Amino acid sequence: MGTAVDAANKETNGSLLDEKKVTVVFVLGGPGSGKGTQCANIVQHFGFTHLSAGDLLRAEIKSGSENGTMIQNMINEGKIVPSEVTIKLLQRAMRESGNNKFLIDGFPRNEENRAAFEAVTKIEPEFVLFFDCSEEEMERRLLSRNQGREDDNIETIRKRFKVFLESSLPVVEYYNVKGKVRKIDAAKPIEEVFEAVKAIFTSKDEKGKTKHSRVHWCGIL
Ligand SMILES: Nc1ncnc2c1ncn2[C@@H]1O[C@H](COP(=O)(O)OP(=O)(O)OP(=O)(O)O)[C@@H](O)[C@H]1O
Ligand SMILES: Nc1ccn([C@H]2C[C@H](O)[C@@H](COP(=O)(O)O)O2)c(=O)n1
Repeated sequence: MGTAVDAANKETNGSLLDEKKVTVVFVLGGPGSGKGTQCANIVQHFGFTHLSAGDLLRAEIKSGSENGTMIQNMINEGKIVPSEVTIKLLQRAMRESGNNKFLIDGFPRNEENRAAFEAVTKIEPEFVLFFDCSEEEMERRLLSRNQGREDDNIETIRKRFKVFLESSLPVVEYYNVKGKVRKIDAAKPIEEVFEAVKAIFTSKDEKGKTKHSRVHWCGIL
């Protein structure tokens, strides 16, 4: 049986967007920390294309794809869909966007996502925007989100929190060791959070590269 990397390479015939310089920012944080809300603001101000892995998976279910039932079951259990599926959707969306600057929201969610994405696309993120928020606040937000998401019920929310702590935070830590994590206090009001986000997107070093520094954990850890 082939790996996620084999399958995605077969689909795209090699690495993604070969000739273009592609900038990727991963947007991570617990369920309900405000990733999608802030990505919409970043798109307006900084010209990125926002790709939410969760939205792409939900669209795949709606499209009647052969993977739809499997994806639906995994989402209802708060589990992470195999990388092969999610990376194909991300690659397709990246190609179709015509852009070369991407906010990839809710991905990589675990070590398998991370390693497979880097192996397939050869893309390293410019940095990782990490929204730090307490579980109590995230739970409050999810329970009042009101977007008709089947997984916004208390039972699934608790499963999503567990997967976030066990599988997604280690990915954040992986990038933290590389000095790539930019942590935001996401418990503040939306406008204040965006002020902090803007400061990160406009902060450059003397070579014009976005500045990175290691962060020290607090909040949920
Ligand atoms: N800073 C904030 N303060 C209060 N409410 C917020 C804040 N940011 C987002 N919200 C609200 O919280 C809910 C969850 O936000 P959002 O959908 O952006 O989170 P998310 O991290 O993308 O969640 P998920 O990972 O589940 O998709 C939404 O109803 C949103 O309006
Ligand atoms: N990389 C990903 C991202 C999302 N999913 C699944 C599992 C999540 O609970 C669900 C909803 O994601 P969200 O919209 O909250 O970011 O989608 C996944 O399997 N892999």
